[in-house]
Amino acid sequence: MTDRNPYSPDAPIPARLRPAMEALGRVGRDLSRRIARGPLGGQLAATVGDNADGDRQKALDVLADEAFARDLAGTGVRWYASEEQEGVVELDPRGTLALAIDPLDGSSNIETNVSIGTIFSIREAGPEGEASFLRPGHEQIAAGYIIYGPQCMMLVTFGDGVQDYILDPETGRFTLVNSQLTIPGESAEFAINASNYRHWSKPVRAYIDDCLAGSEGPRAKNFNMRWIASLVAETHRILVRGGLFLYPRDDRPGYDMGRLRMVYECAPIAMLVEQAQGRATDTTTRILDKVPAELHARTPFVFGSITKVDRVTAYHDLPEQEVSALFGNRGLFRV
Ligand SMILES: O=P(O)(O)OC[C@H]1O[C@](O)(COP(=O)(O)O)[C@@H](O)[C@@H]1O
Ligand SMILES: [Mg+2]
Ligand SMILES: [Mg+2]
Repeated sequence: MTDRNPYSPDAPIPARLRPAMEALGRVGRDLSRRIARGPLGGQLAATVGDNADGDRQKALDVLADEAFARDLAGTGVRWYASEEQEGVVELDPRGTLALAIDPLDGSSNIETNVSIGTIFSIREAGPEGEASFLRPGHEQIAAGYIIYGPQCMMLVTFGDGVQDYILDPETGRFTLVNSQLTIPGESAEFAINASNYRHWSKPVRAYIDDCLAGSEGPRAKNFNMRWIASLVAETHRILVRGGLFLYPRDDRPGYDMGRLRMVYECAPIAMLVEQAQGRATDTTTRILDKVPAELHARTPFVFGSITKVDRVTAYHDLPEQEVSALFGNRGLFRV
């Protein structure tokens, strides 16, 4: 149970990334046990402060960040960028990798026993810390997440498909269950926080209106809506079952670029989604081609099956008067 190597022997992990991947797996395994004990292991959901971005920090956010930073030292990682730290930390001047992490994603769900996760992204380290991360996402050499749910799993890509592991509680090892996971093309599910409807742009409202109109609307089909408020859990459902995720920009103060962060949330999820034969955009532009302006930069985020993501883009590509006309002419997008 306390193996240094937290993977099954057949895990196809590139040798150069092995030490860092083993550290991620070990910390993920420890966190999954801690999370499973809930309040028996301490007040994990207690608010302990604010992070660089003004978000509330929970005890588990901080504990996870400290554990990853500690275990990743000496594994080839030079630069460590975390949601929970304002600037980039140099772990090892001889390291050749730059690792970005959302140590605990979905922290609003900690006390509710809903799936939460860790998201990570690995790049080549440049000579400067921050500049190593202000690069397009297509330069990532690995990306993945750990989901702490009914099963603890790790999904990871090294640029050659998506590998899917389950942590076997009997052996304490992430065991490979699928080495080429792909997103199913067909699904009637979409995920968006609909409480922000009145703040969205017209194209997003038109798209969702058409889904909500169901079999009587232009899509002539009924949909189901999902919102877990845990990006890792939404991603996992979509990778396994298909569908669409949207966190668009909106008119609330501070949401002009949406909510999710490019470097350690959207770029790694976008790489996984593309490697699983899906698509990820900021509603119009491919996420992996965008260069973040700063470490904690936000971006609107849409991902899922290719046809669904393209349909969202099509609503955004319409001239303003045609989007307005959509509200009176629902037949335009009939398929
Ligand atoms: O509460 P909202 O606005 O629906 O936002 C939910 C989103 O916020 C997040 O929880 C942000 O992640 P953190 O918990 O790492 O801050 C995402 O996982 C999720 O998609
Ligand atoms: Mg997050
Ligand atoms: Mg987080």
